[in-house]
Amino acid sequence: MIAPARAAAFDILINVARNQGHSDELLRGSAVDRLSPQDRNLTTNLVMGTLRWQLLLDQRITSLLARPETKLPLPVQMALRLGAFQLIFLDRIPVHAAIGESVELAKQGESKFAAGMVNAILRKIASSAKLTQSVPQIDAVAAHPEWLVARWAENYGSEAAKAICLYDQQQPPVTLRLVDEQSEASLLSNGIELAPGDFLASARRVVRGDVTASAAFRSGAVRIQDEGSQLIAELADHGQRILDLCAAPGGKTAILAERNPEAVITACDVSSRRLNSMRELLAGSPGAERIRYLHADATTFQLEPEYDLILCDAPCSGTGTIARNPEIRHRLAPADLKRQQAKQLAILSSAMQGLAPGGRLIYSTCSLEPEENEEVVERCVDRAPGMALQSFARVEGLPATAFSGHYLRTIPGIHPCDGFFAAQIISTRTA
Ligand SMILES: C[S@@+](CC[C@H](N)C(=O)[O-])C[C@H]1O[C@@H](n2cnc3c(N)ncnc32)[C@H](O)[C@@H]1O
Repeated sequence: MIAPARAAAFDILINVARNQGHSDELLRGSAVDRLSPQDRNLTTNLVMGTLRWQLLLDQRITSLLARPETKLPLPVQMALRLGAFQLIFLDRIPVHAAIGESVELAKQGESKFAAGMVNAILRKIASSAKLTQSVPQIDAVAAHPEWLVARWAENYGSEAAKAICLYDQQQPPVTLRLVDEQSEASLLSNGIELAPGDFLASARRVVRGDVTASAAFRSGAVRIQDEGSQLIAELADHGQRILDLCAAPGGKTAILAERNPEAVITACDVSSRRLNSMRELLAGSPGAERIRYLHADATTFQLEPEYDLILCDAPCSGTGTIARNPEIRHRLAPADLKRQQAKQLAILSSAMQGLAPGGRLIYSTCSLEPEENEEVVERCVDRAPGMALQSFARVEGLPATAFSGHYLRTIPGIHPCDGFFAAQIISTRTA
């Protein structure tokens, strides 16, 4: 017998390893939704924890293999990781459950021969010390690929690189966007405890309680959205004809619609699936009737210069969101950054064509990598006459360290949110 939470976690981890989905989306899928609240929590902890500590788990497992060079079948490898994670990091899991169920999981597929080996390795791990008490910084660093840590140290300094790694290894805060004033009272009456956001008036941190089960969340009166993501949409500020060029899943579009009650907003995305779920998600939110949806590829888009505000929240490596998407570190390779850059250059160049004289464009990513951020912006602005970079006004409550030169940059662990980058480009053309 395999407990529902372990079976669900195992399936999600296998799918993530096969590149068949992202952990956060799979954890919101119907298989997990059917579980009890306790099982949902355990599934989330197992999936996120195993992905966060995968590199160290693999080191420990490999050191115990009779032939460390042998490539194990994926179900066996995953059963070992899942078992080792529970034995090393979780306090309340009985050892016999962690080992016994991992052995059963390893028997799935064509890997029946491996049960004895999984049993033996997990028993050895169980007999050695746990790591739970305090995870030393060195382990948080070692839980990331060396090449990523090295580039963060080079770009931001070694203390910042350690702070990013530590942040990535913990469950990040659940932050809400309050859509109206009643929603806070409604959450409180549902027993949900909130604290103010770190720097935005409409942001709240969840201290206790399951927001996703509340009426306010189900009706769309509150959204879960990192404070850094909310910040980018607030920095975008005001416009009349607004283009949100890479809009799905729509968190920033929703804030633009709330804050610009007169504006018409065009929300564009290359993914019709993501655009459709965005339309459903935002259906009841303020200003939804002023959002037009456009399915288009922004790399080849021919735009007329008609928008006074453009948000270009480009697809990126996502290295600022590894705390929420722990598998990014396993999927990303150094060469991906140049590939992302090529796409970002094409998208930003198209976006700039859509800017009306005197208009403003915000380019943003959730990447910490200069190739995807300032390099893209500077190359595009340099080759576009009539475009200039402009610094942001300071945001009260946000440390001055988040602003450098023309740019805004939040760094996880240094600032209390995901890592975001933003630049503001203005059109100096006259009509
Ligand atoms: C970082 S996400 C946007 C997040 C969104 N702005 C929000 O706040 O919810 C990037 C989006 O860009 C879309 N995208 C990727 N390539 C694109 C392209 N060539 N044209 C338009 N959209 C694209 C992806 O489908 C994805 O939805």
